[in-house]
Amino acid sequence: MELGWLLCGTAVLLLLHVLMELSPAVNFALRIGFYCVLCLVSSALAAAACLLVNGGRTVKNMRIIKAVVKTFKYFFGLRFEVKGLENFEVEGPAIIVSNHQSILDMMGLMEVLPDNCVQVGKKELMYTGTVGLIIYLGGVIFINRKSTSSAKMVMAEVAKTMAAENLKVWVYPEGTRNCTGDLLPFKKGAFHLAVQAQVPVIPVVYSSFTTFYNPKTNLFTSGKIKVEILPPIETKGLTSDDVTDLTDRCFHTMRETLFRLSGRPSEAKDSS
Ligand SMILES: CCCCCC/C=C\CCCCCCCCCC(=O)SCCNC(=O)CCNC(=O)[C@H](O)C(C)(C)COP(=O)(O)OP(=O)(O)OC[C@H]1O[C@@H](n2cnc3c(N)ncnc32)[C@H](O)[C@@H]1OP(=O)(O)O
Ligand SMILES: CCCCCCCC/C=C\CCCCCCCC(=O)OC[C@@H](O)COP(=O)(O)O
Repeated sequence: MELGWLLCGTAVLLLLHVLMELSPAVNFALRIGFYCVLCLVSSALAAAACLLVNGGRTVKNMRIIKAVVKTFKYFFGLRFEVKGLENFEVEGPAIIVSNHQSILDMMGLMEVLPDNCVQVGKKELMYTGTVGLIIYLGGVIFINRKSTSSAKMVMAEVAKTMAAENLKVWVYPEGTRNCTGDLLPFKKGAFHLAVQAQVPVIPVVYSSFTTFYNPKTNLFTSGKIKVEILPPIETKGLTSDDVTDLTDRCFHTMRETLFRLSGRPSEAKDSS
């Protein structure tokens, strides 16, 4: 009986292995599927820990989430090479902006996340089962991207509470995932927020995933991700008139860094 189960299990594993070798599509789907299951299961366990330790929705839960998510890279053979962590050591609150390539970014985010830092996320994430629950418990700020006025109102409220709660806020200024190896034009919400709260902007850049991850070609292998935390950009004394300029400066610095980290230095020059 037991031998039967063992043989069955081995046969299933062998079949999966053969399918993965034969078909990149199956390989890709299985790896992404595994990532999603890992997120859902770990979120359920982490949510229980968060509720027991901290009792409800608080940024303190980010420490628990970070500890769990930092182990995920070993399942996928991903390595992070991080530079500039000292740039997070600013006094008081700050806005952190970074490029957003994939749902896999949560691993890179947690690899470097400073204390007392929450992210801005689309409200649809609340409805992703246990993942939605853990994101809620971590204190993520939800915005409705379909309504500019309500998103702006939420951001204005955040500008007020950041100082009181000594919060850092992590925003993906591209506003959506983009895995092309380049940046999308930046939305201005993060920069309005920084100017309204008069806090520095700290850019964080992750090298392009395209050498090991590409959903269009079903590529998902192991790989190395370079991360660079750039020096803070001060906003003291800036007004809403300076937001476009601040956004542009940040965009160009991050684009140059992205190309350098991804081994495409020459293309930084044709940035417009
Ligand atoms: C334990 C295991 C767990 C495992 C899994 C979980 C792992 C980790 C869990 C924790 C981590 C969770 C992290 C979740 C991350 C989620 C990431 C996302 O969801 S990204 C998508 C959402 N984020 C964003 O969209 C942010 C960037 N967007 C913006 O900043 C936008 O500007 C906006 C959303 C505020 C508004 O967008 P939109 O409606 O498109 O309007 P715009 O064109 O950008 O702006 C119109 C004009 O308004 C001006 N503006 C914008 N903001 C403001 C403001 N705050 N104040 C004043 N004015 C503002 C803007 O300048 C435009 O005017 P213009 O004249 O054209 O300049
Ligand atoms: C009961 C409902 C069950 C739903 C199951 C959903 C399964 C989801 C499980 C795991 C996914 C892990 C995702 C981790 C969080 C990822 C955050 C993220 O990267 O969001 C994307 C968002 O920034 C931009 O969205 P778009 O690119 O504009 O789109």
